[in-house]
Amino acid sequence: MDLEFRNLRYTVSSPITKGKRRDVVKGVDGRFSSGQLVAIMGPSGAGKSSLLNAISGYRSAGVTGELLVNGQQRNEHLFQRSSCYITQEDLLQPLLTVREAMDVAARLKLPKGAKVHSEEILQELGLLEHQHTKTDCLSGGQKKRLSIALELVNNPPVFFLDEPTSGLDTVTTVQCVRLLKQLARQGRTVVCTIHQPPASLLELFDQVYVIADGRCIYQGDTAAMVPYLQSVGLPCPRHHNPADFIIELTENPVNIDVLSEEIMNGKIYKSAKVESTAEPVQNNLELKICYQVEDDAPETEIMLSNEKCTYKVPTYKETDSLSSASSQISQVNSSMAWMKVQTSDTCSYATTYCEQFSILLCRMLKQIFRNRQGLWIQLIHHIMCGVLIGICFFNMANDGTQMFNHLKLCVGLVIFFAYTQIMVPVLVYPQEVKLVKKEHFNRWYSLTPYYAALTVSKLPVQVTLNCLFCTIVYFMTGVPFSLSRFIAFCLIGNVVSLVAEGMGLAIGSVFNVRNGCAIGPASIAPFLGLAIYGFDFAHRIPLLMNIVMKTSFIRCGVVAMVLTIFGFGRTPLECKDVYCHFAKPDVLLKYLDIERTSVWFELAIMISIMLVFRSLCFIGLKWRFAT
Ligand SMILES: Nc1ncnc2c1ncn2[C@@H]1O[C@H](COP(=O)(O)OP(=O)(O)OP(=O)(O)O)[C@@H](O)[C@H]1O
Repeated sequence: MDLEFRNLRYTVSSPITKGKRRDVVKGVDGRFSSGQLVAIMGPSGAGKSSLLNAISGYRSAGVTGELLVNGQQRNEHLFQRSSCYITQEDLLQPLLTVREAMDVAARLKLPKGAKVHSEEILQELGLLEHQHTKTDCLSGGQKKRLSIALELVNNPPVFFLDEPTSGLDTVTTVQCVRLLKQLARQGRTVVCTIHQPPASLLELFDQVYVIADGRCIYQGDTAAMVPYLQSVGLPCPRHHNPADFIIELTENPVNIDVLSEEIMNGKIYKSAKVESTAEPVQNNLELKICYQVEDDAPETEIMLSNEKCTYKVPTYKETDSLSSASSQISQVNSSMAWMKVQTSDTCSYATTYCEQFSILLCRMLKQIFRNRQGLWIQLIHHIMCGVLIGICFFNMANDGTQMFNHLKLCVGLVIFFAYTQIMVPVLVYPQEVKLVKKEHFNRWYSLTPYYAALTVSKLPVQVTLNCLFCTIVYFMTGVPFSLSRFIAFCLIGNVVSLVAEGMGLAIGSVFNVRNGCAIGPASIAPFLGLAIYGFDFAHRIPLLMNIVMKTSFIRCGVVAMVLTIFGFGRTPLECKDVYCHFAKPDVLLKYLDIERTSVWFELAIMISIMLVFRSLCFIGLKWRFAT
């Protein structure tokens, strides 16, 4: 697939600049051909990742310009099925082995009955011997290769990689780039951003696209870069790495202007053979380069058609670049013949929504149950808190003199469920969103089955732990046993925890909260405030305020708790004093002004609030993925 972009612009506006818009990529042109390994280079902050995101479609908000595939306007959905994007961060599903991750990818990305080549891919990428290793135990290079392997499962013809070599040592970097070259040689278009590669690495790329200050300052064959710089009067010194040199040139804004004008912001392609231009350009050097490769000569002399250069650049034989430096990555002529590049002519997913749901649910459950440490911590947390609350209010539930302690217990229980469940998604979910965005963008699955699986997968552990906590508290505090009361007690605990979790997910899906510790309690605080104010029933409150207070799920939870403990035909409490005003449960309910509501009504309000939060989370994810 040949990719082309014209007048591509990426504009951002940030709240810091008070909504002022800024062009990060400034109307650049360019084209990347199939079978080529392309490097997008440039100084830090030049706009490399922004350009890659815009070309790949990974970012669409603020992007304008024409994007073409094989000379035709591209259909974004179809293009996404034919391309894949590998992020700079190694986003892999934790707690799965390499083989399991491959199997999940194959089940999601290939239609039923299609031949799966997981083993061959792992073999080719040198991961077969690590197939039973968990993904979080892999080295940086292995993680990068696994990220590529997962996308190779359905063999897309276009690969986008954001800084695939970042964090890798020299040897692993070379291995990684050789692998990419191997993929390109099979007919794929492989485009990656790279940060100032050494000369030996630069030579492995077929094409280079250099960007500085959002503008294209060079586009063309790698071998044509040095002559191009020479042609504009900026000769690369002898023995100087051309990649370093061109980036050093960008320190001077005048050089950026000169180079960008010369290359017409990407309209011109500098070829090592014959130069071609999208639009005819006058006064442009016609570059023709011929190599004189000598076995023993470390350098190549470059000849221009209209002048002879005197400087030399190091030579790397084409065959060398694909050969054996790595024992882990096999030869280009090896068994990868089966890996025919596939194009997709359908926008739909490879599997049905039902299949996606069941595959994702299995994956999530497996990850939850493998997280032994997390499960133990949660179990101990629930038992410890249950026992501590039980000790504080031990056998108090039937004491008619302890009205305020009864209310404290109810508020305490609801706060426990709320805080326990809101913190985890606020802190952890933003990281998962990045991974899901990558998988969703690469058309592994749709958002709906993912979200359904996410909701269902958490239930077994959450419900079990909540019920365990409720049982401990219920029996230690001495609430008189009745099956319906006990069921309602557990139900309220679970619903409050689901509302809080929904709230945490909604926050985590929209914001990449760095200081999540603060935002969790902060988000609960208004609800708590409303709950406390809502209990000042001594005087009647206006209708509007009453409605606002009803939106406090903590208040609903506390009311439902009180109604459960003191309702369900509760007999009068014991009175050890001369007179106990609140010994009769009805008096307490009347005093709190909650005798006209019911547990089921409060539960219904909480379920509605939960649905609102969960819908917000879904909309938040959709919005994040669409931009
Ligand atoms: N969403 C955004 N909001 C505000 N500024 C942005 C946004 N995205 C990118 N930028 C800015 O655009 C510029 C280019 O960013 P980009 O990440 O593309 O650079 P880069 O060339 O990939 O840098 P590096 O090599 O350091 O990763 C930077 O100045 C960055 O701050």
